[in-house]
Amino acid sequence: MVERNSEPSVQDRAGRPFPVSWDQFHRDCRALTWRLNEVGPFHAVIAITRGGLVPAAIVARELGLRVIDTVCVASYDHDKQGDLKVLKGISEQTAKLGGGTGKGLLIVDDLVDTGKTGRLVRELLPDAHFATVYAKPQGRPLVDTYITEVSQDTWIFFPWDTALSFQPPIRDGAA
Ligand SMILES: O=P(O)(O)OC[C@H]1O[C@H](OP(=O)(O)OP(=O)(O)O)[C@H](O)[C@@H]1O
Ligand SMILES: Nc1nc2[nH]cnc2c(=O)[nH]1
Ligand SMILES: [Mg+2]
Repeated sequence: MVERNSEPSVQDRAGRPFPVSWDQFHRDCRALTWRLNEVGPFHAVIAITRGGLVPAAIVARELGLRVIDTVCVASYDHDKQGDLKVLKGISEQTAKLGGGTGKGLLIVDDLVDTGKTGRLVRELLPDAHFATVYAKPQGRPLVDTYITEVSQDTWIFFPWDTALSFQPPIRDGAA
C-alpha cells in the first residue's frame, strides 16, 4: 500500500511483519521482569503511552509496584512518524521519588525503533532505567534492558492493534 503522497510508509518499507500474540507478549513481559528484578528495586514505573501502558501494567504487577505514572507522547500516526510531542510529563510527586533526575524510576515502553521517543524521555529523566520488550538496532543503545531484538526492517504488530483474520494458503501467494 502506498500513501497518497506516494511516499511509502514506514510499514511499507518494513519488509518483515512480526505479529505478536497476547500470550507471547505476556511471556516476553515476564521475561523482561526477571531481568529487571535483578537491577531494581524501583520506586515507580513510568509508562510511555500508549504502547508502554500494557507492559508497564504487567511489569508493575510482577515487581509489586503500585506507583505508576505516564509520559504521554505522540509520534507515529499509525505507521508514519511525525514530530514528537510530549502531551504530559510525570507528576511532581513521581519526580520527587526520582530525585529530579529519575534515579530509581523505571521507564517502560513496548519497543524502541529509531530511538526518537526513548531519547526524548531519557532527556527528561536521565538517571531512570529504560526498559522495552522489543528493540530494533537503531534504538537499542538507548535501552538499558530489553528482551527481543528484531531487525530494523521488521514491523511489530501488537495484539491490541490486530485481530484474527483469514489468511490465504501459502501456495496461493500468502506471505
Ligand atoms: O523509537 P521510535 O522510532 O521513537 O518508536 C518507538 C515508539 O513508537 C511507538 O509509539 P507510537 O508513537 O506509535 O504511539 P503509541 O504508543 O501511542 O502507539 C512505540 O510504542 C514506541 O513508543
Ligand atoms: N506497532 C508498531 N509501532 C511501531 N512504532 C515504531 N516502530 C513500530 C513497530 O515496529 N510496530
Ligand atoms: Mg509508543
